[in-house]
Amino acid sequence: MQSILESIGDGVFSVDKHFIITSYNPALEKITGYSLKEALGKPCYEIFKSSLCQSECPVVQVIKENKRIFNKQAYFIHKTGRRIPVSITVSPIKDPLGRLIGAVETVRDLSEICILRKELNKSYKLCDIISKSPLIDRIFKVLPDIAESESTVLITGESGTGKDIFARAIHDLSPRKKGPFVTVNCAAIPDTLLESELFGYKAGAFTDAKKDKPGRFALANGGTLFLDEIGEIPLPLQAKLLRAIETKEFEPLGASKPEKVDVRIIAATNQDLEILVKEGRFRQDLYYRINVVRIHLPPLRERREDIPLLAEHFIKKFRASKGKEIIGISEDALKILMDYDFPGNVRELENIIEYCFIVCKEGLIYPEHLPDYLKKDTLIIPEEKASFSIPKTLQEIEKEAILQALKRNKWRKMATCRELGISKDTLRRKLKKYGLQNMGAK
Ligand SMILES: Nc1ncnc2c1ncn2[C@@H]1O[C@H](COP(=O)(O)OP(=O)(O)OP(=O)(O)O)[C@@H](O)[C@H]1O
Repeated sequence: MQSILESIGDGVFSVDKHFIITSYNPALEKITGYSLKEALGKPCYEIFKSSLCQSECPVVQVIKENKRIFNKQAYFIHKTGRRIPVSITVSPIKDPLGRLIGAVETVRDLSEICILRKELNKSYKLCDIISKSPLIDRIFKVLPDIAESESTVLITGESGTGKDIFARAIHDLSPRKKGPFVTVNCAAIPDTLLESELFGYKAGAFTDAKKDKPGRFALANGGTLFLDEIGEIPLPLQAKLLRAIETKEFEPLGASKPEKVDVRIIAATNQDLEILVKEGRFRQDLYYRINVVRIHLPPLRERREDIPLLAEHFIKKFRASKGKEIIGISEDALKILMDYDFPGNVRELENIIEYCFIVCKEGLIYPEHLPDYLKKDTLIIPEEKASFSIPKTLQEIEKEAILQALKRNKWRKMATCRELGISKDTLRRKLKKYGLQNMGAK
């Protein structure tokens, strides 16, 4: 018996009816820091200083009730003052006549399990951003310092990678957090309206201008102005934007003098601005002015470790908003997501989970609840198959042509427009018409 007690990894000790330690194995020396010599003959509460000693001592319960206690979680205080999480099991000891003479307790050190559990449950969260990718962690580490500074920030990354929530996080972590956070999606506003949207206008500036209308620059005063899809700003307006950023002054349409403004600029783009500069479609001076601090968000396919985490996050989000008891995703369904390339990035994953909430009733999300295009690539219809398929309406053909062009151009709207030979406004209208706004592109 002695050899067994000396060789096992769990701690084992026994006490008599007065809680005096009568045996104590070597594993316990490691767990508590007290040697056999120090422990023997002492009351157990002096050596273990367990979280249970004062209120619900399991040895007292065992002696009183004469039955075993299994795997009770507690912590001991190590000789050095460290808290050691443990799981304990206590059994009564009886003499040959069946009379209770004490108790034996086995102790399992849970320190390593607790560290692993903490690691697994680590929230990987900054503001509303969820990620466990080392690539994003590098950004998390510098984001508070970037936020603290007043520098202009340029966030780059494919559509749906999270540029918007990173911009918001920078604002929320900055000294301007109590001020407004104003977004302008430069691609969503027709070119002709963008100037008045940014800088506002004065009554009488044009026929319909009945009264003054403040622009987004003025609305963002004291806060942050987020210029999303900045690559879409037409060239003539780029010069005015540059002047507003540099001088912190702007002129509303029809105004006779400039207005002062205190805004911090964050810009974002899913285009390669350097190429646009080379092609003469983006002013070099404006590019240098906004490219002071650069944050590049990698596409989801380059941080696949985020897929399960984000899927769970969106399941929680939709469970709360849609009130459906969907508790998670099955391994098979997750495997399909892990194998998919997500051209629409995190937004596409969010849309997929939202779709699953329509199809799945409750419990786990299984492969049959996922959209079909994930299981077989139905998005692109091979030409030979398409030519034998049932005749389609013109509208269906147009929708397919747009989808294919978007996919070929990695959901970049400008490139798609160029390939299809249509304007930005036309593409926007058609995406809306066919309900495709959320398919990878806004
Ligand atoms: N790391 C993340 N954690 C939690 N939610 C995320 C994360 N990244 C993106 N999202 C969510 O995904 C969706 C798309 O993100 P967002 O709008 O920020 O992308 P974007 O890069 O700005 O897209 P676009 O270029 O099309 O404007 C949003 O609902 C956002 O909240």
